[in-house]
Amino acid sequence: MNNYSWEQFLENNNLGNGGAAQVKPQIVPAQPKTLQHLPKRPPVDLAFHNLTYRVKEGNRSNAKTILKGVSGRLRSGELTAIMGPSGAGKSTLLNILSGYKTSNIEGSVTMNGAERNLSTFRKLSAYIMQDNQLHGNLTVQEAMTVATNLKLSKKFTKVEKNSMIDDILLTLSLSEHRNTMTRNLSGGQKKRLSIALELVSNPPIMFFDEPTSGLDSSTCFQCIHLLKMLAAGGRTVICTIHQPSARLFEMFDQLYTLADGQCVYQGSTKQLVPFLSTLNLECPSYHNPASYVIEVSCGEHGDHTRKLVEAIDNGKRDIRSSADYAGLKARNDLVKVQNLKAILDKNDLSNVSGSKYEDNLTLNNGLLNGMVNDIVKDTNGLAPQQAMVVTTNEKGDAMIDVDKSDNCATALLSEEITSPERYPTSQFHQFWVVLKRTLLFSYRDWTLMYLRLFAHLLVGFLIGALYYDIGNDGAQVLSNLGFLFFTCCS
Ligand SMILES: Nc1ncnc2c1ncn2[C@@H]1O[C@H](COP(=O)(O)OP(=O)(O)OP(=O)(O)O)[C@@H](O)[C@H]1O
Repeated sequence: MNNYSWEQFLENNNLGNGGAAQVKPQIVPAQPKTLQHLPKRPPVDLAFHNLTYRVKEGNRSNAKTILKGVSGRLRSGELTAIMGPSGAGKSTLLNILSGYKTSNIEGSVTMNGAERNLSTFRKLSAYIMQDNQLHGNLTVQEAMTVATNLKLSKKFTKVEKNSMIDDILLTLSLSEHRNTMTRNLSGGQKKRLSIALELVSNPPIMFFDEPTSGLDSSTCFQCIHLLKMLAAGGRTVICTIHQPSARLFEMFDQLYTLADGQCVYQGSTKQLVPFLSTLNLECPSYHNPASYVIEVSCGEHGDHTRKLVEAIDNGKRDIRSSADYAGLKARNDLVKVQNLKAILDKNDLSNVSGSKYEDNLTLNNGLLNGMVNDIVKDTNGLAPQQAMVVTTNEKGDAMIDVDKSDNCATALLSEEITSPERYPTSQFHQFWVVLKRTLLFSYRDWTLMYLRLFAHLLVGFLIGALYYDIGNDGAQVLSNLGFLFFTCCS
């Protein structure tokens, strides 16, 4: 080993007195977490019009209406929360929108302005359930490999698939847990892995049924932050949620609130409080707006459901900015002044009470009609700024282009999405992937392995003992048959 003095070291590395000026510290910026390697997908706007869902209860003639003619619009690039009291119909709406429920439904669901094709829609969407459906005996890396092998077509090479896995795990902060068994992950990590498994096919529409249930407040925040990030990437992210904290609530872009199967608010989360205020529903300044709107929907502040449903036209209206309810506010102010004047003039008091709500509403609606976004009209065709043409490049990836012409509602989707094939891989390939996975489960689950081995040996021994030494006796044909039968069965 060389005798190497400290002075020599400084000199060699230009760190001595003379070299100090030459030292250039290099600051390497942290790489932003991105999902660059995923297959390209077109953004999808979803709209539903006059959705009614009925179920038959007990007696066949008795039908229960769960959703009562609701409309709404879910845009790409936005994180939308579906909220409402328990039993309001949130899960039902989510199941219908995600294509899980398809019968007993009236009304329509459109995708980028065109009638929804369920088979195409299923390829473009992902539904992440409340309870994480993970295989506990696989590591994170193995679960992701199985997902890429099942969900991606054969045109993706192994290297490309691995890049995708690395990309997703890095983005979802799961890289350091890639060798951990999924059963050992924490609640938040399991939720992130469920999302990671779905992200493999990069679905532009993602549904989440109560993604924050069972998570502590900090993990809830991380989870919603992740959903927000996915939405910021151009995806349409929709989730049902039970009374989020004020901090979580303001992370959502859009809110869709249901009460008794009807829409009581649709619009920006920021506009909720001022909108309610125009209807004389004042959210106390110290109160969480999310809790307040649930309380109002539950009827804790009086019965305002009808007023809200009519003001928002059961979801046909969308409160995006203060301009969308300016007319309502002006009208309410005017009515307040009129009421005050009527009292001062000591006019007939019945007029005052009569004009309180029902009369106002007709006038308000008249003003609102001209001022708020009419989503039903909008979704009949694509608005020019939202119109997209999706073409495929030579690799078959979808390329998105913005078309300013009016007539482009029939956007082209990538070959993979529009192909009549239900799955991107062949049935034989799927069988092979699932078989390998099952063998890995059996290998890892020793209790099951030992039990099976023991059971096979025991049954073999019993059958062997029962039919011992009968093979050469011609009079024992039936016993031979019985032996063959039991051997085949076991
Ligand atoms: N198949 C069905 N038969 C009878 N009633 C049903 C059926 N499906 C849903 N419901 C009823 O419809 C209503 C809405 O159910 P849904 O699960 O959509 O409510 P939710 O808003 O998601 O409630 P929670 O927040 O408690 O999960 C409930 O009253 C439920 O009992």
